[in-house]
Amino acid sequence: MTESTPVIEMRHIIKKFGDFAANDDINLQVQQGEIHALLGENGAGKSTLMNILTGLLQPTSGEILINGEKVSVDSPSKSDALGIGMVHQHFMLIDAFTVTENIILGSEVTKGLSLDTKTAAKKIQALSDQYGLSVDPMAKISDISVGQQQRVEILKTLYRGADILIFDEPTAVLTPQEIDELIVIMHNLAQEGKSIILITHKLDEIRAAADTVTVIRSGKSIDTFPVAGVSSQELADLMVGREVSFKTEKEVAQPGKVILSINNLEVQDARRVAAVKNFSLDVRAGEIVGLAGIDGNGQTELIQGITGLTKVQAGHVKLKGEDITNKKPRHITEAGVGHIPEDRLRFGMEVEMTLSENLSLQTYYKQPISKSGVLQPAEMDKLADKLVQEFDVRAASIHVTAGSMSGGNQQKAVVARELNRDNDLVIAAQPTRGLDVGAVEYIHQRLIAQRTAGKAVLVVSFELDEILNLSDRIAVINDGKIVGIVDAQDTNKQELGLLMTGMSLTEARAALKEEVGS
Ligand SMILES: Nc1ncnc2c1ncn2[C@@H]1O[C@H](COP(=O)(O)OP(=O)(O)OP(=O)(O)O)[C@@H](O)[C@H]1O
Repeated sequence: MTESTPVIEMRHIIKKFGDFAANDDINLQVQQGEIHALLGENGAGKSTLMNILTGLLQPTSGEILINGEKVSVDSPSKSDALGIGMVHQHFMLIDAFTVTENIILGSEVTKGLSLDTKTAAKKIQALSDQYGLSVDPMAKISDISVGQQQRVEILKTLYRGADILIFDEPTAVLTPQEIDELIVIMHNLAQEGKSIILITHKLDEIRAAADTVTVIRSGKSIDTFPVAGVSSQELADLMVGREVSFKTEKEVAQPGKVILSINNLEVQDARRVAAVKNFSLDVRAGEIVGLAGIDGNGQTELIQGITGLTKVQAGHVKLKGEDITNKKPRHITEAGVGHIPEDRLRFGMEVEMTLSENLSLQTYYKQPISKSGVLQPAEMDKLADKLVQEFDVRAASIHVTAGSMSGGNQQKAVVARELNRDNDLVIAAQPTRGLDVGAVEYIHQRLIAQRTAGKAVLVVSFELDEILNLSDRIAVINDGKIVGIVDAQDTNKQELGLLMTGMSLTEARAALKEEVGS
């Protein structure tokens, strides 16, 4: 192997599903110690390519070389053995176990008949020191922050000897402070000789973290170039193939009467522990209220409580004055609530059903989709054709199963269905999760159009750029309670990041003043 032999080389990768080529002659070269970003629109073929590298899918044709040697990655365990590790977007950790127990799960060291957690903990401590991944090996997962849980995921791959790490949308659930820390960790890993493939739609993060970027469009690798000196705007335009705007223009809000009124709400989580505590918030017609918070601070339970998916223990939810507390989800939908759920696969769609069927999920029992109780497939397809066109949902046809669509296009389909109904209130939870910048721009425009049309909009998001771009007012949730409500134009990412950790507004403003002063 010469110095310039890539650690990974994927040559002429083609992956077909039926007649459709999800990867259509992709070439990718990653050097040792490099952070290499993969950039591409929703459905461009990034996940397919990584599924091939991690042995989950077999290519129709093409070659993979690791350190110059041709290999066949015919299973995930083979990929593991070749030193390829995946840091998943959704953590796969067991809450009740310690950091060490989670890391050694599946690759246990035994001493006699018992697990040798002491030796493992030592090794984990050494890895954590070497790469700057500070986390207590003996802490329980349920007691550590989201950012620390991600470090455990990284340590898991290092413990198994990975030299090539794939990060799939790693910053989706992190605070701005944690994102900065993760970028430092990635640089440490690269400096110590690890190679990183970074999949993200966040262009600023590519610029902060990556050395090189490969752009994929419609299954083809169209360019690879160094990141230095390239602007986010250039990256966006190149990826989408047109000019993209990051900031959605909106008129000054003219809030009307209260549409959603939440009073002293209490909702428990699945373990019957109060997750939403004494929570009160109003959302008016013609305004967008953003709810910012770190994942797991009661947002999920709050939305489930409002939309009738979970029973509320105390307090009230009113829609235009009607008490809808603990009413059935169908009743709440009919009363005028649109819901873009955070977990599209659990609450947003039926993966076995077709795209067309999914687009009628909330209206299939009504005219014109049903006539005298009989489903009208032609009407269903007519609606699907309209929405697919309008929201640029990309799939081979409206009759493919939703499960076979790319994550971003599934999301666009759910958003299309929910915004197409005539609602008074739209609850949008992580509405642009996994979407490319072009699609984000479009969804933001559509949410703002809802506001212009006089609807109330509640946006729940981990993305502070999104919250700041969309909202008129921002409420911050921590440990199930509101820690502050601020006007969007009077705040910024850093301040929101501090509030999200539980600081009061006064404390956060004092801390930021001190930072500027020092
Ligand atoms: N099992 C499958 N059967 C049929 N089509 C598939 C299958 N898996 C993926 N595809 C199609 O391949 C294309 C590429 O999907 P892929 O998930 O690789 O895109 P992506 O770039 O990762 O997108 P995103 O940014 O939305 O996650 C999509 O059009 C998708 O519908």
